[in-house]
Amino acid sequence: MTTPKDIPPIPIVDFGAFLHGNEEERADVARQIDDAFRNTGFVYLKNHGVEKEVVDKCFEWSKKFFALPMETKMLAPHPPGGSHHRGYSAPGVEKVSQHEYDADELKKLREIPDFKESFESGNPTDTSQPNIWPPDTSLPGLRPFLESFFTHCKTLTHSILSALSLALRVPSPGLSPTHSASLFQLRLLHYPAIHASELANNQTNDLNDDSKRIGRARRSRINAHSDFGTLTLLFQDRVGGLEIGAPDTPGLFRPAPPIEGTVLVNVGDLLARWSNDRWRSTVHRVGLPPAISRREGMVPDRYSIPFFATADMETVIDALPGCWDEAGNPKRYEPVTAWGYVQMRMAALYNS
Ligand SMILES: O=C(O)CCC(=O)C(=O)O
Ligand SMILES: [Fe+2]
Repeated sequence: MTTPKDIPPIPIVDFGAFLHGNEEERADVARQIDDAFRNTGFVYLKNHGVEKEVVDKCFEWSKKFFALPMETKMLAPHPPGGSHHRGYSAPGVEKVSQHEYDADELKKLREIPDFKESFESGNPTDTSQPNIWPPDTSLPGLRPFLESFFTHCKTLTHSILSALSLALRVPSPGLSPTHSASLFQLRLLHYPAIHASELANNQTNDLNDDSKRIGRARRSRINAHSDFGTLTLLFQDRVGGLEIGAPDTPGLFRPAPPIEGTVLVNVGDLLARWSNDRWRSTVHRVGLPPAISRREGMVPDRYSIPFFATADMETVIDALPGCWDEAGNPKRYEPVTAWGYVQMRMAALYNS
């Protein structure tokens, strides 16, 4: 029987060797990321160039923001529907879903709400989805900090895209020009403290049966889902509870614990498709941290900071070079624009 131990571990790659290394070192890092994306779809990057102090500061801002009274947070409300993905969402509003577009199925999924609140911001200069900020007086300094953190994440994303372009030998200028950042999204996430008995258990691997995992618990932190863009960067605090699915055994998960000084990077559905499934978009979820047993009482607050990247809306997603050939590995998907694809996924996220 497959057990969580059989799921390949997520490798830790020294990205400093790509950012500052010679040609050979850069090629080696690109190969390691390629391997990780082929095996698990996830990689930890250390020496990624976003200073620890900056990441710590972002967590501090996040804590300050979520500690504001609900009425203040609601001064920057996420608009209803999924087309303007900015601003504050109170606990219970968003429900992630895994390839689930059927209205009845979505309704069922929403009966066990994710217990989290979030604040989304995007490219400060983007006019298609303008940012929604609380008034400056509510939390002076939040906006300039998050705008600068967005830039750090954007820069790192472009460096990773360069590494991926190198791995696949995508002709110059590579993948970067398809990611002008208008659809990038910086998310602050807060999972409030909750009694362990109320939280869906991550520690049982109930094959194909989320209802057993959830048991009598009424809450999940974030249910199993895959990300729908190209790349996600994830900074997590020390609490833990994130798990990634086994590539070939649905329902089987292993922990993706926080590792000091690293950023966790994963492939989203659009990139998996673009790579003709060379790279995996792996399901992941957040529940009870491994160190906490159900009887133990309270599970502490958890904060995480994902940054979602996707390709510009007009980009045609057609199998990348190095990911297909006429002989044994034909293209598996019809070309689609990034915009068409994102719209389909966003519509499933919100009640509209
Ligand atoms: O909070 C986490 O660690 C994961 C968040 C996540 O997977 C998401 O927002 O898509
Ligand atoms: Fe995710």
